[in-house]
Amino acid sequence: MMFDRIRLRNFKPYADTDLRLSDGVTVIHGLNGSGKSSLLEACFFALYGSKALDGTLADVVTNGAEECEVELWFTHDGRSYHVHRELKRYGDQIQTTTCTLASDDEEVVRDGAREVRSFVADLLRMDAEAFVNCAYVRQGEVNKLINATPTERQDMIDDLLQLGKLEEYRERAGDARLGVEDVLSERRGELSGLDEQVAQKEEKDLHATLNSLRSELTQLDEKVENYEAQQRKAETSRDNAQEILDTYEERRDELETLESEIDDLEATIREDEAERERLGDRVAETRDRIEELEATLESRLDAVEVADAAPETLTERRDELDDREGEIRDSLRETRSQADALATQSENLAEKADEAESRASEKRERAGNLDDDAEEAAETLAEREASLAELKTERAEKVAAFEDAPVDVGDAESYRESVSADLDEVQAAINETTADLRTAESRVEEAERLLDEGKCPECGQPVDDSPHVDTLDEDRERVAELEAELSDLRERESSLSDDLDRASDLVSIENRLSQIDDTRELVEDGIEEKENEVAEKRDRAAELREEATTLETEAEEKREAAETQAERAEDAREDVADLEADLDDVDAARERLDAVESTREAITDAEDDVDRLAEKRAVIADRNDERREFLATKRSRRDDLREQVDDEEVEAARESLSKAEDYIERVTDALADLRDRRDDLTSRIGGVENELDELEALRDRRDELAARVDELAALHEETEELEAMYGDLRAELRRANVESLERMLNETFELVYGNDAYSHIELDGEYELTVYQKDGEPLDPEQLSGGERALFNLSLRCAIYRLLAEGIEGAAPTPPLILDEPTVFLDSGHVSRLADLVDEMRGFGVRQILIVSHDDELVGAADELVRVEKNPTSNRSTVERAADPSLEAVEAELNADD
Ligand SMILES: Nc1ncnc2c1ncn2[C@@H]1O[C@H](COP(=O)(O)OP(=O)(O)OP(=O)(O)O)[C@@H](O)[C@H]1O
Ligand SMILES: [Zn+2]
Repeated sequence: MMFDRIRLRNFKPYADTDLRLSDGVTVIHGLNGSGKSSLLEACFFALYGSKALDGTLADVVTNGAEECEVELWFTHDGRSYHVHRELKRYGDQIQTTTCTLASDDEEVVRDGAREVRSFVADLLRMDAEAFVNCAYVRQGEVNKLINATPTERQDMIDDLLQLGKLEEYRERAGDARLGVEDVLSERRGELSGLDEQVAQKEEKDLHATLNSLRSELTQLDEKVENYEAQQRKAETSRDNAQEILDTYEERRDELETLESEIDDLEATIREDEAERERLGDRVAETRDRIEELEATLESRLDAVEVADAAPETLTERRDELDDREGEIRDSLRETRSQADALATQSENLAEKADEAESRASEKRERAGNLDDDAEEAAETLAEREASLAELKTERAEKVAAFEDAPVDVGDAESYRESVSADLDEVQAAINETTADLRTAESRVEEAERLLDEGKCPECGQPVDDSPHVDTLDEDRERVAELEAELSDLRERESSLSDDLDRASDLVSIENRLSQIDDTRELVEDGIEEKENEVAEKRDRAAELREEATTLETEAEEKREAAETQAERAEDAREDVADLEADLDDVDAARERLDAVESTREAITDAEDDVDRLAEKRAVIADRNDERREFLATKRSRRDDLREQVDDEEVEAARESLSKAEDYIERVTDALADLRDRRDDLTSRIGGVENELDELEALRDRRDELAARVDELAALHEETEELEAMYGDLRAELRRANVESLERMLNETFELVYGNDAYSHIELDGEYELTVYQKDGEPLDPEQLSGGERALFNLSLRCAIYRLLAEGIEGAAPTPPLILDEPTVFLDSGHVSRLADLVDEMRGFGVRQILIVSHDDELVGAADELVRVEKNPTSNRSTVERAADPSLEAVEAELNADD
């Protein structure tokens, strides 16, 4: 078996670690507290769960983490397995949430802590305890096997080698033996009881007793026979006497019966005669009634139209009546529906007349409304005609204003514009002329002032000889010219201004005229419209009136028709009443017929009564005749019997009867006595016979039981042998184991210690360990030094491991050999021996050895090196596989030299 891979999450100091393991020697090294032991514990925990822990589940979950996961992959006997465990914290409790084991090929699947654990224990053939005793040498447990008592040691080793099974079988055989013993002693007790019972019964001489009892019985039987013969005789004579008496009694009884029967018959005959007479009376009465009924029938027949009261005649008459009724009902149905139809027609016609009338009056009303509308329109028309006349007058007036005007209607506006333009021109000329005049006047004034001062008006020089004075006159002339021109212009302005006023007036008249023309056109249109409206309304009103008249005529006609149909309906109703009366007549006829029929039936019934009564009377008469004959017979029998009775014979019989009875009584008593004695004897004989049977049965049972006891004794012997055999087998196996173990222990110890002081180790049958010194002195292993003890222990364990690996058939389950700090107590020389031991163990077929150690030499011997480190800040451990173990070893050596 071999671990292939371990993966941890939050397991003790490991946060997340995945480590592959290979075969050969793997050395795990690292500083103290880095997590080496925890790694091995994890493998152990993966296999066995909580059973692998010293503490609780809480110890394995990393402090402060909520869950923890461990996975282990391992190979055994060519098959790969994977174990998966998950733990989760719930409050202050840790629980396993997953625990599964599965093989790669999925042939094996286990779920649940117990199933996984028991599967692993079966596979490795060791439970957790056996595992630490054999494969897993835990840190500090070096002395465990040395300190154990021999018994504990024996238990451990027996358990590992499965010798416990033999002890179990031996115990089972012992239990079986004890069971057989119990049954055997019980059966033996029973057997001796039976022997005693048989002896007791044989002591009584049962056969002799039986013989004497049987001869006594024969004598008694003879006596009984004799008595019985006598008794039979007496009984015969008693029976004879009794018979005579009985016959006498019988005759007396018969006589009495006959006499009372005769009395009864006579009485019955009398009663029946009376009944016959009563019946005769009733016949006479019924005949009277028939006569009365016939008279009634006669009278009723007269009322019905039939010849006689025969049933056929009555039925015929009834059929006639039925036919008649059928006819009447047919006409009645027809006439009724006719009446209904006529009434409905009349109603419909009346309705139609009403409708026509109301439509006529509606039309008349609408004609009235139209008249009113036409009147209103005519008024509006008159108003419009008046305003048209007014407009015409005004227009004539306005046109007259143009008669003496300089322009015609339509040219007023252009005229006014030309006048206004002329006026503007004149006014401009006035302004120009006025300005020229002002200039000329001021020049005249300036020249006059300069002249007054004696200066030239032209250049301001003294004028004496100035040529410029001549222009003054010219200027004065110019002023006069301009004044005249201005006055002309003013005159022209005033005339033009008058013209402009006149033109404005003409323009306003012209505007009014065009307004009037527009209005007149509108009014003329309105007049035409109204004229049309008036005409239309009046036409429509006339039409409506005409229609109303037509409707009224129609209504009149309908009303007349309705009246006619109502009268016809009334006639039909009268016919219906007549027909109903006819039906009543038919019913009455039928009732009369019923009366005739019932009378006829009553007569028939009465006649039947008469017949029946007569018959009854005849029957009674016949019966009485029979009775009378019967009576005669009985009377003659009575007379015979009276003669037969013989009183003397009866007396003799009485005497003989009493004698016989007396004798019988006495002999019966004697016989009863004898019979009692006989019964007693018979039961005594039976008792003896029973006892003889019992004796026989007892003998049979005793023989059977003796045979069973023999069988049980043989069985007991066998179980004893079996028990002894298992004990011997175990002792033998243990002896062989102890021998092998002792040999291997010596070999191993020699290999790892090789000290001159010790000669050999002895392991005796009781698993007592003794070390012998060279001088032959024995030494308790506890007296060895610490290092020696460690070596001794390792040797013992390796020896056990070897024994296990070699001593079991089939696939040796040899789990990896796990050594945790095996070198603590060892000096360097012994460490190298340990390395040799490790080598040797591989030679014995251990595929995988895991060692935790700091020792350089062991590190050097490793096939694989795993370094465990703990990060001082995070406190989390990590693992790392060295690439090349030999190099690592050199490195380690170099570090050690520093
Ligand atoms: N539940 C836990 N959570 C976190 N850390 C833990 C837990 N249990 C133990 N540890 C830490 O793991 C370390 C113990 O590891 P381990 O015993 O495997 O070390 P080691 O390498 O075998 O040491 P040594 O060389 O001394 O034997 C300790 O430092 C301890 O603090
Ligand atoms: Zn001048």
